[in-house]
Amino acid sequence: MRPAAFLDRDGVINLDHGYLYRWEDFEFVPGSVDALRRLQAAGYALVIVTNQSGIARGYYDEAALQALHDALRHHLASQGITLAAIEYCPHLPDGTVARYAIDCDCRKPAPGMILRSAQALGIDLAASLMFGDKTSDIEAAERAGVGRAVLLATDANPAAAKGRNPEFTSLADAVDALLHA
Ligand SMILES: O=P(O)(O)OC[C@@H](O)[C@H]1O[C@@H](OP(=O)(O)O)[C@@H](O)[C@@H](O)[C@@H]1O
Ligand SMILES: [Mg+2]
Ligand SMILES: [Zn+2]
Repeated sequence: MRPAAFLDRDGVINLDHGYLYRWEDFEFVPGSVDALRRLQAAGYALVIVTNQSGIARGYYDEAALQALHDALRHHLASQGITLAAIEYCPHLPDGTVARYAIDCDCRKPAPGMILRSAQALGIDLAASLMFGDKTSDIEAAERAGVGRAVLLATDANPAAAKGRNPEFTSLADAVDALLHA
């Protein structure tokens, strides 16, 4: 069993422009690539877990999302960084695309994406980390039994804290603190 760093995508790895689905619009949060590299070097499997309700809302389809994630994998691989998995939830209970308009077990704060990737990859959840910019990210991690969940207060989501105290303003700062603790 190995530990994972579970990573929310929008607002943590890339700037959250709102239902982003095109690689040309993808902007890394400053310092996020190096933070991924440091997590990998510390022995964490890198697992992205991302809500993608834009699919249930009809803004883009799964093929477009897969293409974006292929480009992301390729870019990170060129930097020596391997993503162990990218899990996404396309669902939204009141979505307009019928086959995705369901109450699923994977839309954060549900823990489904974390649990299924942990099962597939043999992850030690108690030794794992989660980094998210919304309280729903943190709740999903807690419900899955992730050992340490870190809320980031990003410019895009200052309200995301919603009663929780964000600990850091970026993945880079959080990784600095956790890996050097
Ligand atoms: O942060 P992750 O989970 O990687 O992805 C979030 C995105 O899917 C979108 O999630 C939406 O929330 P709703 O899904 O509409 O509640 C909004 O917050 C958008 O701004 C955001 O781009
Ligand atoms: Mg997010
Ligand atoms: Zn889902």
